[in-house]
Amino acid sequence: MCQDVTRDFLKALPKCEHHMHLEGALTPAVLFKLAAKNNISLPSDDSAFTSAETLLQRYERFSSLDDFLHYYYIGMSVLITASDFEALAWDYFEHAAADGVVHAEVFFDPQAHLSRNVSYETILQGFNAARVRAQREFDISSELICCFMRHLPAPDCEATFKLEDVQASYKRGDVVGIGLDSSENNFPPELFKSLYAGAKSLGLRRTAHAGEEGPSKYIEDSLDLLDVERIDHGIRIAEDPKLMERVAKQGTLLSVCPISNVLLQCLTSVAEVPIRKFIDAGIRFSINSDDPAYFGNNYILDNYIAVQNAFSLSHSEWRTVCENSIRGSWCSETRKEEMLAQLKSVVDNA
Ligand SMILES: Nc1ncnc2[nH]cnc12
Ligand SMILES: [Zn+2]
Repeated sequence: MCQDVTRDFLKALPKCEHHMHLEGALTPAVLFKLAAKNNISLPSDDSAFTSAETLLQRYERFSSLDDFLHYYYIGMSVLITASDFEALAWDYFEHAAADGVVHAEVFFDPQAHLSRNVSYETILQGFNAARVRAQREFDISSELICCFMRHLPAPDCEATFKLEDVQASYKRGDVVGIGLDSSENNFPPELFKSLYAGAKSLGLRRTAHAGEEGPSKYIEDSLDLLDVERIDHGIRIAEDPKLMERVAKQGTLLSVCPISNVLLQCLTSVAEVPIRKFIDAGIRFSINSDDPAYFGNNYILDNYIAVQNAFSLSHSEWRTVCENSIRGSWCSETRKEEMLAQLKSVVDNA
């Protein structure tokens, strides 16, 4: 740890997590337990699935986003009942609480479950039970973001978006907005214009993965064609100084996931995440875990620590990071004021 910014200080910071896929909290141990309980057969032609230990070892050498997604989609096939989804989300919230998360806006991939005949209501029932408990026991507020998988045909994404149960979840306020995830290259934002226009017309919040593996043009097009309010990852914006200027001026928040970027071979080290460039350019960003159970069990605090080790931020820079994370959250202004007061007290006492 560098200078006088300590691990305890980083832990105490009131964190907002904006980029965490609940299905990415599925550890190999739980994956094997649920596969046995739910009678799900795992691939017999891949020795990675011999045991939880071999699977964990395989997770240490992902060669790309698509290599990871192959295992990720097999993994989530063991999730069947509402209690499976609840346990998954609860596991995340326990880690989040230990790491000082006060507000979490978490992704889920309904299409990956609906295609296996798991109902949308089953998914939401489980996730909501965990969210209510996290609010009660940990004082963590949370929002759900419904992600659409860009490797699937856009009309399928739109059909899912229009399902009665899905629309009802927006109306009830159970789901605050939409996102776009999965394989990035060759699935440009323009394919999803009509989906995002539909979301905007319902008053939903909008974000999209862009510039993770894909070009910075996908970031620009997500802003121009999808009218997103946040960009997930966005690291390749560093290749386009003009776009950096624009994003800084607009105040668009990037939800950056440093350890994920290294483990998926987007970058060779956390030091290559353009954190210093973002700070110098006045670009707002939050720091997030993405899929912690797949990425070395590294949750949000591990990502904060990795950034500190690589960039030696000052107390005041951490204050700005957390303030921008709070202001870029999709919660009420009252909740933001509470979190800002918590932040002030942590920084004043450091
Ligand atoms: N890092 C990531 N990029 C795209 N899709 C994802 N789904 C889960 N994690 C993802
Ligand atoms: Zn992601």
